[in-house]
Amino acid sequence: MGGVYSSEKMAEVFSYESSEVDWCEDNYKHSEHVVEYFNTMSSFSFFVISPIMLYLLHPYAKERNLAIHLIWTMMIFVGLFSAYFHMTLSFVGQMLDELSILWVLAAGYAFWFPRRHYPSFIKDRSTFSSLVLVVTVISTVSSFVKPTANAYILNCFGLHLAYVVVVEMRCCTDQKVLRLGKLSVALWVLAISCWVSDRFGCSFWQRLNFCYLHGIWHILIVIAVAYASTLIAYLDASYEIPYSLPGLQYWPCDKWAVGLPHIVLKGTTKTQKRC
Ligand SMILES: CCCCCCCC/C=C\CCCCCCCC(=O)N[C@@H](CO)[C@H](O)/C=C/CCCCCCCCCCCCC
Ligand SMILES: [Ca+2]
Ligand SMILES: [Zn+2]
Repeated sequence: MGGVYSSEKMAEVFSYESSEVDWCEDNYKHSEHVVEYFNTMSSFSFFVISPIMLYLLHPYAKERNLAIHLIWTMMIFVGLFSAYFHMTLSFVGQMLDELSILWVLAAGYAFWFPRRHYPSFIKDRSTFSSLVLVVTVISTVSSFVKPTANAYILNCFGLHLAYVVVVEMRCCTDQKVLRLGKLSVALWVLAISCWVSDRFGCSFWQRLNFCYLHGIWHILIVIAVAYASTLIAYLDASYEIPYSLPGLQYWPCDKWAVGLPHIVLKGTTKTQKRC
């Protein structure tokens, strides 16, 4: 009896619309198998941006630590779980979406969080990374206590990252770096406005017959992460591997007004550091 009950419960968490969260986009408008069509499709932007960022970050990762590739590899999974969530609006989809974001953030903090912002009792990156791991495991378990709160807590990390970028930019004089900092924050502000507006202003957007703000958030946030993560990686390279003489460029063409930022290493390998 108990076995039947628990397997029914198990199946329930996978079922369509078992999540308590429902975004503004009309359900089943374009397909009977996809609950939120535009939100699902826009999640595919992660599949476009992530491989390009893996390619663009490769020279820096090769010099610094190949494990850095974990971040954009995990972003592919964030896109996959986000598409699954919006396709089904299932509880499992929601948890996979949110927990994958939590673990990418954890990897980002572990690899890149600037040493000078560490709490005073932490002396090195490996202690900091262990602390991040412990906090992430505890947060993963506690995320099941009140799942509707998870997204707000994750957005607090976005706010913290924006704060770190602003603090770092205060004493920066390089115009290219400053521009990247401003663009990262502007894109994040635009993205978060779409997320909040979709969450709390749905009746207004329904009257305008424009319920696509959450999908637009997907596209803007992946670009914001590409910009902000390159900036943070650039600052990391400047402090941790200064002999590589890091610089910033845009792909596909540095002269274009739009493009994806990446790091170029004008110096050469680690061996030169020893000379
Ligand atoms: C020193 C640390 C460096 C960290 C580098 C950045 C690592 C990338 C971190 C997060 C990836 C965010 C991916 C967003 C996925 C969106 C999926 C989604 O829409 N999920 C929603 C449900 O469908 C869910 O409600 C969203 C929850 C909120 C997620 C908040 C994520 C914080 C993003 C931080 C971005 C930083 C921007 C830079 C600021 C200048
Ligand atoms: Ca909906
Ligand atoms: Zn989403």
